[in-house]
Parts: sequence; C-alpha cells; structure tokens
Amino acid sequence: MDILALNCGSSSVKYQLFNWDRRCVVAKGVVERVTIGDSFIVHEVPGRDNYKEHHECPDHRVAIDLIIRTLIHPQQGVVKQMNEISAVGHRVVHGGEKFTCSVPIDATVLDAIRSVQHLAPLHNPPNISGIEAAQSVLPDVPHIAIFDTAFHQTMPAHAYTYPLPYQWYTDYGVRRYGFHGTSHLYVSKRAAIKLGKPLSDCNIITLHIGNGVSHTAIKGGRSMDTSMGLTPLEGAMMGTRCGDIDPAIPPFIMDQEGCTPREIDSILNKKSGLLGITGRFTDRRDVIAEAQKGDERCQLALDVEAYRLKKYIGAYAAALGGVDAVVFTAGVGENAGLIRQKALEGLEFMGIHLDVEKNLKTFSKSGETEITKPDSPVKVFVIPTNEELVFVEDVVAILNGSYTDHMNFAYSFTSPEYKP
Ligand SMILES: Nc1ncnc2c1ncn2[C@@H]1O[C@H](COP(=O)(O)OP(=O)(O)O)[C@@H](O)[C@H]1O
Ligand SMILES: CC(=O)OP(=O)(O)O
Ligand SMILES: [Mg+2]
Repeated sequence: MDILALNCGSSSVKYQLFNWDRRCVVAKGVVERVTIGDSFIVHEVPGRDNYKEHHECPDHRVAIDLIIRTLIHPQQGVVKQMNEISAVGHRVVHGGEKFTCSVPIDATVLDAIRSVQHLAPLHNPPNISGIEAAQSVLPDVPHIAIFDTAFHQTMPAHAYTYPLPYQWYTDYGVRRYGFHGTSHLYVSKRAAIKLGKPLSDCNIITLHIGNGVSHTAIKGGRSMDTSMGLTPLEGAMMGTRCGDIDPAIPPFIMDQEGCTPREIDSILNKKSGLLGITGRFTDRRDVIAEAQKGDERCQLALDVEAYRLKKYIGAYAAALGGVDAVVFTAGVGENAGLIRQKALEGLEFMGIHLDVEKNLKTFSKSGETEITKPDSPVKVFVIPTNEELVFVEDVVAILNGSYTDHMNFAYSFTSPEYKP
C-alpha cells in the first residue's frame, strides 16, 4: 500500500510516498521557495542520485502538479500510474475546535476547513489548493486531513484562554489553538526514546523553527502550552511574521499611516519578522551570510530571534516545573547551529551545558544528535522532524479502522526497529 503525504507549508511543499507494507519511503522531496521565486524540486529516491529541477512555482497548485509529474516520470518517477497510490494524507494547518483528530475529507470537511481559512491566511488556502489539486488527479482514493491544531487540543484552559472579553471565545472561537502539532508530537516522542524514559515521565520543550516558528511545552506527551495562538502569527519571531508584539501597535500604525485592518494584517504576516527587520531577507541562510559580512540589520534580526527563543525556553521550563530535554527541529532548528548557540548562551544556570563544537557541526543530515555535553543535566537534541510520517500513520490507522485519536495511536516510529 503506497500512501502519499503532502505537506503544504507557507513557502514549501514537502511530500513522501511511503510504502506501508515494507515500512519504507519510496520517494520523498520538497519543492522549495514556492511563491518566493527561483523555486525548484529536489526529488529523492533511495539508491538513486537526487534529482533537481528548477521550475517556477508562483502558487502551491503548480508545485503539486510538479510533484505529481515527477512521481510518474519515466526516468525520475517511482510509479507507473497515479492509481498505484492508495490514499493521500494532507496537512491542514487550522482545524479550529472542530477537528481534534485526523478525518477523511468530504465536501462537509472541506467546507469546514474553508470556514476557518481566515485564521491561517498563509496556510489553509495552500492546503485547500493542495487537496483540490490532488483530488482532481486521484479522484477515487481516500484523502485524509491531518491538522496542525489537533495535538494542542490537550492544552488546559488557563493556557488557551486569552485575557479578553469571554464572549469573543464563545461567539467567535477566539482562543489559542497552536500549530505544527504533528512535528511537536513526532520530535517529543523521539526525544523520550533518546532520553531512555517513558514519555509519560518527560518534560520536553520542542522548538520548531522553520519559516513558521512555534515552541511547545510538553508534559507526559501532552501539549500544555504552545507559542502560536488563534492564528500562526503569535509567539516567536518568524521569516515574515512578527510573533509577540504589543497589541496597541496595529491601531497606532493604522492611525499614523491610514491603513485598513486587512493591510495591517498583511504587513504583520508577510512583511514583518526577519524580513521586517532586515528589509531584505526571510531565509536565515541569507541573514546569517549578510550578518557575517557586517550587515547590522541582519545581525540585529539574528539577535532578536535568538533572544526571543531564549525567553520561551525559560518560560516553558517554568510552566513545566523543570525540563528534561530541549529539542530543536525544522529547517532552521536542524541546520542553524549559530542560532541554537545564541539561544542557549547563558542557560548553564538551568542545567544546559552546550557542546559548542558539536553543535556547530550538527545539521539535518547528522540525524538525531545530542548537542549538550555528556554530563549536562538538561539534554538538548537536534531531531529532524518527520511530519509526513505522522500523516502516513494516521492515514493507515483510519483506513484499517484502528484509529482511536491523534494522541494514542501506536506510532511505529516509536518502535525499536524504526530507523529515523
Ligand atoms: N543551512 C541552513 N542554515 C540556516 N537556515 C536554514 C538552513 N537550511 C534551511 N534553513 C532555513 O529553513 C527554512 C525552511 O524551514 P522549513 O522547516 O522547511 O520551513 P517551512 O516548512 O515553514 O516551509 C528556510 O527559510 C531557511 O531559513
Ligand atoms: C503553521 C506554520 O507556521 O506552518 P509553516 O511553518 O509550515 O509555515
Ligand atoms: Mg513546515
């Protein structure tokens, strides 16, 4: 049984074709720089050289078409016809309070996903395009939605309630939801294995730092707090999103510059964060390279990002009442040793003793790596995330009728045989 997992992020579409019977990846890849320009696909098939093709992807639909064309290509492809694929698992970023677990997609589910798309304007629209594009190519197979928000539905009311008029929650669902749930779920389960303790005994802080950035405080495998809120705009500073700011700033700027709520929302989502401070870059590779050449605004952007990361580590250690491990994951978390080092500097008082040299040598391709010194009371791990594998596991469980809920399904990536 081959399952296709599609993960439409704000600037990339990742995919995995997974053979469940052999528990192996048949092909995986990513279309990067979607909507940014200079987009390209990198297609990996075990045992073959990677295939790279430049192809402009001004939107996510073009990216899905490119993926499908590559999967069935006579040379680069891995399947003869699309109907060899049994089911598709789709990442859906915002599920509101309606979706606490993964579900098969029908017209009602698609309408419900559309009804919350204003809460994730950079994400649900590409997620929906991905679903529609895949449904048109594969009309006869089940399509399953896996929600970023589902994992965080365990947050207690004191963590998800805003200090705002309570009717905004009851009337409009204004509360904190949290995102990147499949990533936080995956890396926390892998971290418990690295700690050699049952997840039920672990306090873990997971830092997902990609284009979007979110942090989660996880106690006994359950999300107790997370940095993103009603929308993926709250929390950490991101590529183009501001994260936590004084809520008085938007009306102040609207008065000063005469802009509309929609315009200010677009600036906070698309022109802030690293792009806002540097004026030029969202990609941390560019920001780091320019800072090293002496660009002060790029240096400032890195300083702000690292300082805010450190504040969340401190806050979540307090929220959890102590911490066993801190995990860095996603594009930046896995690859930017410099940002990890700056975020962890000065945290020896709470038992974090970084192995500076090892940290700077650790990248995604290093695999799961401990970057603290052997005697560090609190461990720090770099754990490459695998959101797509969580999608595949949920799809299979739903297809074979064993799915109970998003938290309790017996994920095979926690078994001793699993090789990340
Ligand atoms: N070697 C690297 N050094 C620093 N940052 C990197 C590196 N490789 C990737 N990144 C960062 O990872 C980001 C993408 O992360 P990813 O998790 O794939 O994002 P998303 O899923 O949100 O599209 C890029 O914008 C880039 O800033
Ligand atoms: C929710 C979110 O920010 O997702 P991404 O990191 O893929 O942009
Ligand atoms: Mg992502």
